[in-house]
Amino acid sequence: MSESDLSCFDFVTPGGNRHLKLEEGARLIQSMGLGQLQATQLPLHQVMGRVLAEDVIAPFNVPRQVNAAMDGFALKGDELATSRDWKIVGQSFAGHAFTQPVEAGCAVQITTGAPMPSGTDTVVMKELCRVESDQLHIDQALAVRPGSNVRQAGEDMAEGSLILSRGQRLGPVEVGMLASLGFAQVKIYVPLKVAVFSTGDEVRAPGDALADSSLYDTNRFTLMSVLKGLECDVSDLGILPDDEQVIEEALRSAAQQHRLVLTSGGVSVGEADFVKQALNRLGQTSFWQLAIRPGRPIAFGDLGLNQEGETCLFAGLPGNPVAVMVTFCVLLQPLIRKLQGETEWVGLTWMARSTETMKSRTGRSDFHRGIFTITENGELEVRTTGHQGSGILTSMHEANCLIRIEEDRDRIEVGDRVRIYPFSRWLPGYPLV
Ligand SMILES: Nc1nc2c(c(=O)[nH]1)N[C@H]1C(S)=C(S)[C@@H](COP(=O)(O)OP(=O)(O)OC[C@H]3O[C@@H](n4cnc5c(N)ncnc54)[C@H](O)[C@@H]3O)O[C@H]1N2
Ligand code: MOO
Repeated sequence: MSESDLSCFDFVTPGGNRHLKLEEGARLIQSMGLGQLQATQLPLHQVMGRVLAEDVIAPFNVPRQVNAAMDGFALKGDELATSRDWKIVGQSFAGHAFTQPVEAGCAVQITTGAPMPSGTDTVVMKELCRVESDQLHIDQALAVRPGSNVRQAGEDMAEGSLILSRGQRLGPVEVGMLASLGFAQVKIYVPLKVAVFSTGDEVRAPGDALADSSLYDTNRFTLMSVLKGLECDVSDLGILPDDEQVIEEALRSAAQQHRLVLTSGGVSVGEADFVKQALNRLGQTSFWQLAIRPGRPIAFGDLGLNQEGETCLFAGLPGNPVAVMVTFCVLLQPLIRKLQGETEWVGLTWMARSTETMKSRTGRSDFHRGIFTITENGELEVRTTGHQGSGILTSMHEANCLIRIEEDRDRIEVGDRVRIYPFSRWLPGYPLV
């Protein structure tokens, strides 16, 4: 994309700086080459949250046999129209099938999940049955629909059908499906190697002493947590001082071993903001500065090839903790999922009615931290968490969504509809459903 393509830069600061639109930045990030993904076989108990590297075809029907959906008596449904009494000829329990054919006028006691004996097609619930020695009596026989309370073979997963596709992230349900099909192991993409640094002379590791005007490192911990939630192989590379040489050397070395390097801080226009200079020298800058808030100064590019011959991508996130979370959610999460081989993921968004006025600036996408609720009429409403400073991390804690104010709006009125990004799916640290 050329700098002269002005349509991509519809936000210009008073100083004349042009900023790339959010969607353009997101498109550039998502266009980064995928390369060859490595895969490995893993036992089932290790695949939760990981991305499947093969299609899964059902090797047999689940359930394997026609079986009872209720505890009761198996009989031939046609007979319910004319009879009230049956002779009990045996039992079919889960794990202990009744193997002989059932003659006319006969019934078999059956438990949920047990195979239907041949000659039967209906289960009458135990609650409707009266038993005297080997005689079954059903008063309300006409009320029982022939064929009811029976589960068909393959009604869940049919033999030969595609059950899960390559590129699918496995949640608890998918792991259970694989287990039902008897797979003790499956092919999974190897974890994405991601390095995380914090930068800044003022930043201290939790546990260390604080000096005057220093603060504890938040960003390395939020980033490592969301990356682990996405099942990345995370390297904690600590805190870098505001030293051009040190930053450049650390990035050069991290680029060798990783597919993605993330830093926070040092990407704005301050005297000690060296990260983007290092990026320019080591590789290429794709963009720096997006028309979003928070997260405006974000440097994205690559640091050249790693040891495996893959391009090591780089994102220099702003220092403010909320800007880190918002840029991660909106821009990096889709990239990371793609680099992990995930193909189907789309972030969930809803429209909600705002219950308060919100201010923004035309040409810029603002992300406020929001709390959505559902009214008695089932309508989605949203309000902000209050003060929206990008250093106020508790606003993320209080929120259950991000509220996006689109580029063409400078104000949201009470009653206006806004797009919200609910957190449960959006933030990878939350359950992956
Ligand atoms: N003249 C301008 N000043 C600023 C601009 C601008 O465009 N022109 N942009 C502002 C915006 S927006 C942001 S965001 C910040 C981002 O700046 P940097 O990425 O260079 O970040 P720092 O200056 O290093 O830090 C900003 C802020 O965040 C704190 N911080 C940094 N790292 C951590 C950490 N690991 N854990 C917790 N907190 C951290 C740092 O102490 C600062 O308070 O720049 C604005 N300024
Ligand atoms: O855009 Mo900054 O990223 O306000 O915090």
